[in-house]
Amino acid sequence: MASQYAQNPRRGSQSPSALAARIVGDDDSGYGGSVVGGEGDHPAVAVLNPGQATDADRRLWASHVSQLHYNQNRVALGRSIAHAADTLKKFQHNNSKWPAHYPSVQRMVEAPSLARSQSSGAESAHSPPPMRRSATSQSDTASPQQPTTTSEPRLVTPQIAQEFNVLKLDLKLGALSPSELVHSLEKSSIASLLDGKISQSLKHLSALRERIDDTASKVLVTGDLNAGKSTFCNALLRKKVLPEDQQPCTSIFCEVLDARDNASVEEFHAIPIDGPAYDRNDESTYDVYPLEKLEEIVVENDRYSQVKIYVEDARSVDQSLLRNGVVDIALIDAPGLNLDSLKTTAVFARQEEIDVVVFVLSAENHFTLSAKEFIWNAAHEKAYIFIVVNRFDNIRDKARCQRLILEQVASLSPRTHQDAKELVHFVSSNAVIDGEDTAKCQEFDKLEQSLRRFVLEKRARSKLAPAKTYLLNVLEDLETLAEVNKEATSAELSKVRDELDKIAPEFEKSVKARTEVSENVDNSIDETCTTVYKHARKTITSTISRLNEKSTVKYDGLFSAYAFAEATKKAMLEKIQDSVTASEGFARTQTAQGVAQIKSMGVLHLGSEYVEKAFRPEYMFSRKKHLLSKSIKTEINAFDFFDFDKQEKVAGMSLSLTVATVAGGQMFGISSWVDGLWKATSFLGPKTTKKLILPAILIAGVAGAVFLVSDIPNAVPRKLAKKIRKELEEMDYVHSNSERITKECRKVLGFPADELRAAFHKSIEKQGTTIDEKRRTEKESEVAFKYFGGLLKDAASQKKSVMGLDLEGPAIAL
Ligand SMILES: Nc1nc2c(ncn2[C@@H]2O[C@H](COP(=O)(O)OP(=O)(O)OP(=O)(O)O)[C@@H](O)[C@H]2O)c(=O)[nH]1
Repeated sequence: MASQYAQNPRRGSQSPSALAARIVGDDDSGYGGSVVGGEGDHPAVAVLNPGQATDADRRLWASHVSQLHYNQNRVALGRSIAHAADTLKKFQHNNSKWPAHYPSVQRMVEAPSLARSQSSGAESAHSPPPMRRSATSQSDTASPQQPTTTSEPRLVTPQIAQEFNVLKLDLKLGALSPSELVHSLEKSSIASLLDGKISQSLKHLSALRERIDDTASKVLVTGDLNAGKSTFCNALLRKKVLPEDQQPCTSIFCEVLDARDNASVEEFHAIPIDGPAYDRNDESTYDVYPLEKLEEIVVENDRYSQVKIYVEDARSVDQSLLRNGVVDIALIDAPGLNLDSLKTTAVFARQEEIDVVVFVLSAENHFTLSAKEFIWNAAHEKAYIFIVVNRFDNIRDKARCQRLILEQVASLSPRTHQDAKELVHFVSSNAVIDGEDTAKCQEFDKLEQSLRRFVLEKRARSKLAPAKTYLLNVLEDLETLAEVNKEATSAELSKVRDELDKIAPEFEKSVKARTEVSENVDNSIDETCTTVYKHARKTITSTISRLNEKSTVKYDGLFSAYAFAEATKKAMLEKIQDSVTASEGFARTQTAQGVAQIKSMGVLHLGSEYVEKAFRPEYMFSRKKHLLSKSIKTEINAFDFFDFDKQEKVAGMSLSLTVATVAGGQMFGISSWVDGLWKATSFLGPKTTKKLILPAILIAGVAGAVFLVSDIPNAVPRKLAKKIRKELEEMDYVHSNSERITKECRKVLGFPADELRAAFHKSIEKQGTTIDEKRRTEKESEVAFKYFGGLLKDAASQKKSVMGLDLEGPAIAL
């Protein structure tokens, strides 16, 4: 047997846990084989035959079954923690991309602080408000009840909002209520607050993981001053290690550990106040003393905050608490509770690594005020407390004392009272080491067995329950957030799809309208310009063709003939000028109509998006490029006063006459006289003609001259009109002016047309951008909806499997 135990490097002999591993197949996996069919002559085999099993065997067997169960739960919880952490990380990542909705509804009803408690259970209604830790009990993060506030039209019910445990945002800032604050904050700010909460939760999950993987269990022994805590610890160790005194003596926390954790050397390490964290492998973190010095250091000291005492426990593994073979246990003897130490001890008791709190009270004193306060506060975290009523030997009426103390336990910790047989013990610790009083020793043995069970078999409650509770809280929060966000994304998705259904056809319509309107505008401009051109051409041409009609210029005789010609020319040019101005006026009106038409198209299709710009028709044709007086070069000369329209007929007369006629005709314009003379020559014959010719010529000359002079008022307008017309024709005056007027119209109409096109472009671009954004939101919402749907299922299934973990373990009769 000894050779088998020698296999274990740490213990130096094979431990019962290793033995259990052989029975169950795997020490730590939680997936061991059956206990049935153990190996050969192994001591464990004896356990399989209840008839032959001793009490010690049964206890050992029970411990192993309990350990197996513990390991199964531990592994399952470890997996769940890893899974939850993974889910949280993904949620955090998702939250950074798609800020999660967070319910902003305030609690509407008063929530009982422990309403949803599962493993932590409801403590006494008489208890003062419990001290709270970072959500290791299901309801301990619920914020203090607040007055009823108005609910908001959000997607969650007030009940959901109050259900947040771990991921509850601390929004109690300033005068704003949390709901107002959620509204006043940007969605991204909420998301970043949530991000912080998730990071905290991830840290806590990792601490819980470490804690459940830690095989050590710490038992804190606390109680009233002088209740016999040190004596009780010594009794558990079966040797006097800690100083005992009638006066208060323990001034610092004394942690008793197995000497094998210190290379089997019995000594103690004193950790200086404000020194670095204790590390057994780093001597700079503590001072080493022999055990004999313990009393000196512990009783009165102002240098050390804590001591670690390494002692050998000579008892066998099934008897020793420190060396129990299953789990490393450390006993911590705390200073007696008084007003000064109460808080420190309460804080110490609430530390994560404390798995069990043993409360020692003196049977003579019952529960003092400090004891009650401690149990209300610190013990609330642990739910179960192991109560040792010490110095029971000093009590005469033991039954009465038991009854009274149990009554007090019932009101202080109902759960502990429910299991009082296991958890409340009346003993006399000072009688144990001597071992003289068998009855007292048996009583203490019973206590010790219960304590072993409590620590070893029920440590699932103390070690695993906080992890289970916290996990359930996280998963429940994730479930709530997933549900809220699934609904939110679904609503967002249908909203954005509705919007797209509305916007997309509108967009198509706008694109079509833009082409149509653009064509219409072009056509309208073309039509206006054609009308304007035609009108201008017609007006100016007709004016030019009627230039010599009805001259209003007065002819004042031969001596003012030149002035008459000048005035006539001026009047003619003015007439033409007026026709041009009239054409421009017409063009102005047409343009104004065209502009109005374009604007009405803008308003019709774009509504308020189309901004009308003022059109001022009076500014059209302001540059007088068309001033005729400057461009017409026509000068008045002598020929403008005489009209020789009939000169070809004068050419048929005698050469001289012809010459004279031509010269005179050219000079004086006497064609009608020459005409008459020609006819007379043919009638009279050549002789008579010869006699008559000279006087006739003279008469004709005089008559012609008279005629020419009298014809000046008619000849001047005719000749000038002809000359001006010719020059205007050469200048292509009609066309170029009509063109100029039309161009101006086109240019002016071009402005509103361009504006309309630009407005259309802007509007379509805006619609396009909106559609792109909506499509993006649609895609993101689809992804988010799918994600939150998955998260909801995942969180629910994780929650179900964590809830299914039975930490109590199988009931094993010992
Ligand atoms: N009669 C009797 N006396 C006890 C018992 N247990 C402890 N004592 C005595 O009570 C006194 C105080 O015991 P300690 O163990 O020092 O008490 P403590 O609670 O550790 O004291 P502090 O740590 O200083 O608060 C000592 O004189 C012990 O001998 C007991 O069961 N019966």
